[in-house]
Amino acid sequence: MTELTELKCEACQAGAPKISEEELAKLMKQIPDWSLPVRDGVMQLERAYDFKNFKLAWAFANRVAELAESEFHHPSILLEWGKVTVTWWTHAINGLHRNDLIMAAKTDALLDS
Ligand SMILES: C[C@H](O)[C@H](O)[C@H]1CNC2=NC(N)=NC(=O)C2=N1
Repeated sequence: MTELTELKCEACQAGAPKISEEELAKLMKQIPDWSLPVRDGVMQLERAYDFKNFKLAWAFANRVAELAESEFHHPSILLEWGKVTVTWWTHAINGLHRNDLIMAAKTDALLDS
């Protein structure tokens, strides 16, 4: 199975298909620390990262923002003292696209780099 971190986001327009339950279940195995909240009927991918202080959390939030811009696919980023909560979903389809799983895996990979 191709690693999500090796994939690139595809341009995503309204009308693009949401990820299937089957593919979601398969790919979630690569991002086990992420949860799947549903907010206002929109399924999202979410993970909270803990840090020793605000400055380290802030630096990580900046790297997530850089990553998002590089792929032109953008998350919600909540920056708090010692914590960053990242939430991915695809606005254009009000749900999850494979792009969101790719970006979640790439977000995790920032911790190793
Ligand atoms: C205009 C529209 O916002 C852009 O095409 C891109 C930007 N980044 C995006 N990010 C996310 N998460 N979903 C989108 O639908 C999306 N669309």
